[in-house]
Amino acid sequence: MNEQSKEERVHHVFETIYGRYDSMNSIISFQRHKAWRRDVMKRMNVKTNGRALDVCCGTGDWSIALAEAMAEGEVIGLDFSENMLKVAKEKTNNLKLNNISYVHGNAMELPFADDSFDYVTIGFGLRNVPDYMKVLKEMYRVVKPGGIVVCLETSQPTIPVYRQLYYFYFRFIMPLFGKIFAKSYNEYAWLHESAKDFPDKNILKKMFLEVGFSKVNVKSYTGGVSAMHMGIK
Ligand SMILES: C[S@@+](CC[C@H](N)C(=O)[O-])C[C@H]1O[C@@H](n2cnc3c(N)ncnc32)[C@H](O)[C@@H]1O
Repeated sequence: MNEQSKEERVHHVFETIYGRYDSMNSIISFQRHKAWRRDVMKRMNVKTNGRALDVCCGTGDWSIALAEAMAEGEVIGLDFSENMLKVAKEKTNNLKLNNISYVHGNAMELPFADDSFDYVTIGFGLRNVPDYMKVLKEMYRVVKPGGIVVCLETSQPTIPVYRQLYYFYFRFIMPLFGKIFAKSYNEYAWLHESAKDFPDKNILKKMFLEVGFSKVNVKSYTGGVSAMHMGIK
């Protein structure tokens, strides 16, 4: 798939599934995604007056967690799906959080100056972009020297039988859940396609180092179903 068709397909997927995205996330990850994010937040140990950018923010869960932890700071969530952003804005308004704003934009060309943020995060977004390195370089560009970039993403389990079960689940069961609960078989089949081709944690770590991050820290969750990479500029 070339860059343009991947981008168009991904855009169509999220413009379609936005209404059931949050509930489906809990169903397909058996609620684990909340614990993964909580652990990452603990490791980030953000300062309350920091400035953060959440790339591919989707329906805003990570942006909201950052804004709650940085009460005197500022958070910007960026996404290219208007519908996902609409859900994020509704949730933010309901929580009466006034330190978040949302930007409609592309992760491949972040509309921010160099060295602008203390923290730049991307949650389950990197595998969806056409060029992983380009987005990591953009994240590196906009984070301040000494700032932190964090990626939480699906990964490749290493234990053989568990790995086969995981692939079976992703390939056959998850799209079925998508069909039953969200009336979207093809859109949930995309999750399998994007996850199976995504680099494993060691390759992603090398990519972080190649971009220029130092002290790259990797943490696997739930037997390697997902992984966090954290690097410092
Ligand atoms: C799986 S969702 C993750 C949402 C959120 N970060 C979370 O953890 O729940 C992926 C998001 O990435 C967005 N996305 C994919 N490619 C993008 C791109 N090139 N630029 C901006 N957003 C993009 C999609 O619109 C979608 O909202």
